[in-house]
Amino acid sequence: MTLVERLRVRESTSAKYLVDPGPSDDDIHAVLAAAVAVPEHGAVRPWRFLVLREEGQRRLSTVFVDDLLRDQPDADAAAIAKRRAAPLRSPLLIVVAAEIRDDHPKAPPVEQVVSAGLAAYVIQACFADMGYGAVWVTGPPAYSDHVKDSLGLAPKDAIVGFIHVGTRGADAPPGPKRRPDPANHVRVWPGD
Ligand SMILES: Cc1cc2nc3c(=O)[nH]c(=O)nc-3n(C[C@H](O)[C@H](O)[C@H](O)COP(=O)(O)O)c2cc1C
Repeated sequence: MTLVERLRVRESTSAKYLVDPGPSDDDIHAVLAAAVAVPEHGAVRPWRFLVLREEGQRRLSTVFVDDLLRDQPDADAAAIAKRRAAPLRSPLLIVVAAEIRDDHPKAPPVEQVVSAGLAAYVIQACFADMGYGAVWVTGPPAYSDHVKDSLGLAPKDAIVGFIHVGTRGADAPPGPKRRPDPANHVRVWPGD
């Protein structure tokens, strides 16, 4: 499959369909080597990748619940269970963050976040190319200073995504998805 075809048919696999086996250490290394080849401005290299498997996912689960209860002390049992389960839903979880330099003369923070977003997409697309399923999620924990601090990040840093990765389970919906017609998103400027 060419790169264009690979990207055209890439699609997310909901974390509930991601099962063992997850990617090997060699797979992860190869994918992250591609991720650090994304464009970035000013040699800031803002990307931070936190690789979590069982123990890391369990600890993040505890952090997620703490975070919910700080924000909503009256959260009900269902909300707590949902938040607790969130990081545990796949064999591998990669947190993609941008460690922001806010004093760079040429590369403002938004460009650093964009570059980290590119890295998140490369990670997802490369795992797809290896035959794995993956999905990029955020939600309130991505914007929580408590979660950032627990992961060794500062409040000014950005968690751009939690990338769940695993083998697509037998019950995962088969693709391909219908995609928008690119013509609806394009115009030649200035046109006629
Ligand atoms: C920055 C970002 C954050 C996202 N956060 C969530 C999320 O929290 N929950 C979710 O179900 N999908 C989230 N998505 C969407 C999924 O990753 C996915 O793209 C979407 O379900 C469409 O599926 P597709 O990738 O196959 O087109 C997010 C996507 C992006 C780019």
